[in-house]
Amino acid sequence: MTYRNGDLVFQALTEIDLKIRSGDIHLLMGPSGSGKTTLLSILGGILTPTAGHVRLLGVEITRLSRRRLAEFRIQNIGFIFQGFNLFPALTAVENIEVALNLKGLKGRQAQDQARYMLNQVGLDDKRHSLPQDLSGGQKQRVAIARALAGKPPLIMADEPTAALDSRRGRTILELLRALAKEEGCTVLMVTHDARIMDLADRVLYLEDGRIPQQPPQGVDMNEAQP
Ligand SMILES: Nc1ncnc2c1ncn2[C@@H]1O[C@H](COP(=O)(O)OP(=O)(O)OP(=O)(O)O)[C@@H](O)[C@H]1O
Repeated sequence: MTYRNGDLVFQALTEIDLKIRSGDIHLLMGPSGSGKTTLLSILGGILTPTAGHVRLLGVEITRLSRRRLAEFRIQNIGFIFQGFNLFPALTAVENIEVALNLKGLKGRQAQDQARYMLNQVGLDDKRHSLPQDLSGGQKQRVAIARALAGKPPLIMADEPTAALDSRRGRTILELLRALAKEEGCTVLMVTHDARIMDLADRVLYLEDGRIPQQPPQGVDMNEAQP
C-alpha cells in the first residue's frame, strides 16, 4: 500500500501475505505508524490497496465495484471504530435497528433483534437513551452490540478500548470475545494494549509496514491462549 499526496510518496505496507483463520480473535499490534489501521482498512474493504488483493469469505473484494463492495461490507462486516460513530439523534436501540434495516431486516424483527443485542451487552435499561446521555463505556457497548447485530461473519475493530480505563476495556473485550465465540465470528482488532493479549487466539505484529519473521520479545504471534 503506497500513499501518495502530491509529490510525497509513502509506502505504508510491504509484502503482506496473510491468512486469517475464521472463528478466531486476532489482534493487530505494533508501534504507532506501523500500518495497523491501514491494514485493517484494506482488509475491511474501506481502503483499496495500490497492489495485491484481498479475499474475504471466498470473495475477492479488491475486484468488486464500489457499490458491490459497500453491499458486501454491510452484509458481512461489523465495524467498531474509535469515537463509536453512533447517530447522535437516535436512541441506543434505534442505532442498532438502523444497522439491521440496512442489512434488510425490517419492522418488528429488527426491533426485537436490536433489543436482544442491547440486552446482551447489559444495556436494556438504557435502550431509549441518546448517545449524549451515555457514558463512554456504554456508548462503546452500543457500538459493539450494533457491530454484532445480524451476526456478521467478520468483526473489525480499531482500538475499541482506547477511550476506556483498563478494567472497563477488559470487560468490554471479554464481552466481545464471548459474543463473537458464541456467534462464531472472526474478529480482527487493532490495539496497543498488551494486557489484553490473552484474550486473542492470535497476535499479528506489524513493524514498519511489514510482518517481521521474528516478533519482538514478549510478543508471540501464534500462541496467545484465551
Ligand atoms: N492518507 C495518508 N496519506 C499519507 N500517509 C498516510 C496516510 N494514512 C496513513 N499514512 C501513513 O502510513 C503509516 C501507517 O499509518 P497507520 O495509521 O496505518 O498506522 P498505525 O499503526 O495504525 O498507527 P497508530 O497506532 O498511531 O494509529 C504512517 O506513517 C502514516 O503517517
